[in-house]
Amino acid sequence: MATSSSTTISPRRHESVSRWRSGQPPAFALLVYPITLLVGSLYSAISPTAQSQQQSTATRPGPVVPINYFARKDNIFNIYFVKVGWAWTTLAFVSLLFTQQAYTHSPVELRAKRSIKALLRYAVVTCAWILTTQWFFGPAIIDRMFTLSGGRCENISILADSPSPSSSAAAGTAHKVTEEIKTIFTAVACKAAAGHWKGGHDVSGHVFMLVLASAFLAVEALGASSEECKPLADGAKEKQHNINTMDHSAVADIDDRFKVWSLRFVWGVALLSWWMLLMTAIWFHTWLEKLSGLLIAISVIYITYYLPRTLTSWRYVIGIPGI
Ligand SMILES: CCCCCCCC/C=C\CCCCCCCC(=O)SCCNC(=O)CCNC(=O)[C@H](O)C(C)(C)COP(=O)(O)O
Ligand SMILES: Nc1ncnc2c1ncn2[C@@H]1O[C@H](COP(=O)(O)O)[C@@H](OP(=O)(O)O)[C@H]1O
Repeated sequence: MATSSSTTISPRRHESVSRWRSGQPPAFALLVYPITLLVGSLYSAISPTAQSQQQSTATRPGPVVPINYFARKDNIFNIYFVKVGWAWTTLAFVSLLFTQQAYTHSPVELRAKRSIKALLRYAVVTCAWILTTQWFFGPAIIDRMFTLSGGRCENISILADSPSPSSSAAAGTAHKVTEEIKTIFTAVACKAAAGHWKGGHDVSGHVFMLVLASAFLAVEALGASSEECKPLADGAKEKQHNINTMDHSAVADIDDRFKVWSLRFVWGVALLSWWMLLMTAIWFHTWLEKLSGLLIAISVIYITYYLPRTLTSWRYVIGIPGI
């Protein structure tokens, strides 16, 4: 027997639905990331293909030919998408700014306010990306975490190739230089010197960047295309129909096409990021290294998009997408 309680929506569910409508995904939506990492790690633990890949990496010396295309570091998506991932993220974000109603068809003051706040959010996530993976007043945060946890650059070819010192003073200097190089090296510099980045906690830069980029684009796209921005859009369309001139409807048509294609592009970048995250979860790193990459990215997303919902002073500065 159907009861009225089965058809009424609870206040919590109602709040959650209206949050989605206004372009603000609830915090539980972020669960998609730990679930993805969990599924990937489980698959790598139980799949015979992933198992044999790990065994050959551990037992055979030298480079191993990967069994799966996505287990190759030189796979086309890794080289042209992830390795230049922030450029794709920036391009996708800029396309939102130039095409979505929230930024193009609202009253001038509102448009300026929304655009500046969106740029500020971009600045926050970009700074987080730079500090974590590229430069933190020297080596990036993930490189510093690696060396602080006991990691170092081993088997550096430039040191092995250097002539053996003849005097004890030269030996002392060479030893000092070796130690300095071992401690100040970044992962990139270590690999460039054909060394092995070994021994420490190697936070996954891929997990960090892919989670940060996809969550950033998803929340920005939901906000920019939310219901709250739509009444203006519908109003603008109606006005254009009323004017009924060929020129105006042609312009509106082009606008609409850019709007749709920009959203497709943004969701495409976000989805490909999610797919590469799954591939990283299956083929690379230990689960703890993936977890630490995830935690840093989720903290940045929380500070940029969830904290402003409760902290008014922060919301005043950074805003909320689509509002
Ligand atoms: C009113 C406010 C105005 C704000 C204006 C914004 C201010 C932002 C602050 C500074 C600006 C910096 C410039 C931003 C550059 C944007 C363009 C680019 O992104 S070009 C760089 C392309 N490179 C990448 O995308 C590299 C991505 N790859 C990585 O980060 C790493 O390879 C990895 C972390 C994915 C993996 O590491 P690996 O060691 O395994 O390779
Ligand atoms: N999804 C993926 N596809 C291909 N290679 C990946 C990958 N995820 C991680 N890697 C590779 O695994 C290594 C560690 O990545 P990270 O620490 O950024 O997570 C990097 O190797 P290289 O630095 O030799 O290219 C990176 O390219």
